[in-house]
Amino acid sequence: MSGFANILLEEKRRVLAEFTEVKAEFASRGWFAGTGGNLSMRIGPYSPDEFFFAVTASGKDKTRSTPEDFLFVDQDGNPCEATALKPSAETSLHREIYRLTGAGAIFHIHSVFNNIVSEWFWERRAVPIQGVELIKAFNIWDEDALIEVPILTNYADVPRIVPEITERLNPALPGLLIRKHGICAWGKDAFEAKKHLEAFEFLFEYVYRWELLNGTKK
Ligand SMILES: CSCCC(=O)C(=O)COP(=O)(O)O
Ligand SMILES: [Zn+2]
Repeated sequence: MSGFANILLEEKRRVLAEFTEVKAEFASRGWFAGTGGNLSMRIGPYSPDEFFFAVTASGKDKTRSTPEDFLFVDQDGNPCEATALKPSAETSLHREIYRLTGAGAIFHIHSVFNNIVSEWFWERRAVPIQGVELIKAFNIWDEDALIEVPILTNYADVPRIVPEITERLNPALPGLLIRKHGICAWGKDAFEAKKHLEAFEFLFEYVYRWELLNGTKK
């Protein structure tokens, strides 16, 4: 029997219910413009070689709730059950982040603020943010802490982004930006991944407004 078949139906239902709730909440914030964005939640035991996760189906209107919003895939991105649904075109990004971090949930969204700051700081390949209280949401408590959110190349061929994740992911910072595309934020479970995503989006808006006020570039 495959590892996926061993996971209780009850657990699969629980994950899908939580997933549905998070997706609706993000939709209400306008985080899925034009079908952009994708979400995933891991289920069952984890090892870097074998794990399973629920992921949003590709190309769907994510502001709607239907019985065909998610499917379960394995560590290689292959569906665990017979389905006509296609996993997100960006599943390879989720797979690599799970492999490197063992996270419990990964949320990818496009926003105007995350797109603008990723371009504004592209030459530096990172968005610097210093001394803002909400950095504590990442469990970073240093006085006047400086974080650098990595910015990756937005290759049209999505799997080409994966080696940049491998190279640039900072285990102490649960997020990565893709240039003029969006952010992937993660956490040990959906609650933490949502907290991290909200904190990043707050900080990107702060940086955007601060840069605008100052008219400077670091
Ligand atoms: C319509 S935006 C281009 C694709 C994208 O960046 C995205 O986040 C959504 O892709 P998916 O295959 O997950 O629907
Ligand atoms: Zn995207």
